[in-house]
Amino acid sequence: MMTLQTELLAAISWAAQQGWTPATGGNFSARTEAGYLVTASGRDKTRIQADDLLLCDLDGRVLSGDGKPSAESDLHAALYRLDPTINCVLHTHTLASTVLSRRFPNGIELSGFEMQKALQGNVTHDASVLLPVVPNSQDMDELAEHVRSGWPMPWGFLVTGHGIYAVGDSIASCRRHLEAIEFLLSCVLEESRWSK
Ligand SMILES: CSC[C@@H](O)[C@@H](O)C(=O)COP(=O)(O)O
Ligand SMILES: [Zn+2]
Repeated sequence: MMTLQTELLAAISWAAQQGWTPATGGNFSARTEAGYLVTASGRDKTRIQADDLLLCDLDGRVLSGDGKPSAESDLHAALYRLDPTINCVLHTHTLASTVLSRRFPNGIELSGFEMQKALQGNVTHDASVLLPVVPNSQDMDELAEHVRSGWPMPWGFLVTGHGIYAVGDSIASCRRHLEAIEFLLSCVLEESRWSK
C-alpha cells in the first residue's frame, strides 16, 4: 500500500508534469496525525523527492525535516485548522487561473459544464456554481482571513493573479478537484476568445 508521503510525492510530480508549477511555483501538503507534511520552500517540483517534504504541526511549526517550509505553509496550516474534513491541499500556478482570477476578482461562474460534477456536491451540468476568488497577499494571516470570510469553499479557491488552491478530504479527491478546476478554467478562458 502507498504511504501518505509516497502518495503526496506522486501528486506533486503529476502536477509538475502538467506544467502547473513553473519556476518553483506551487506548494503541496497532506494532513498527518501529528500535523501536516508540506513542501519545503523554493524546490523544483519536477524533481521532488522525500527530503523536500517537512513535517509541521497545525501551528505551522516544523517538527522534522531540513530547510524552510513553503512560504505559504501557514495558509495550509490555517486551512487544516479551519476545516477538519480537509486532508490535502494542492496549490498550483497555472496560466488560466492566473489570468481569470485577475479578470474576475469576485469569483468565476461556471454553468453547463459536465465537468462541474467532479466538484464535490455537484450532480448535474445544469446548475451554476461560483468558484471563489480571494485577494492575494504576502501576509499569510491576511490571506487566511480572506479565505475564512468566504468559507465554506468545498473544492478550493483561486487567489487573484496567483493560482489555484484545491482542497479535498483525501489526496485523490484533492487531485480530482485540482484537475477539474484547471479543466473548467481552461474552458472559460477558451470561450472568452470566442467573442473577440
Ligand atoms: C516562484 S513565485 C511563487 C511563490 O511566491 C509562491 O506563491 C509559491 O507558490 C511557491 O513558494 P514556496 O515557498 O516554494 O512554496
Ligand atoms: Zn503560490
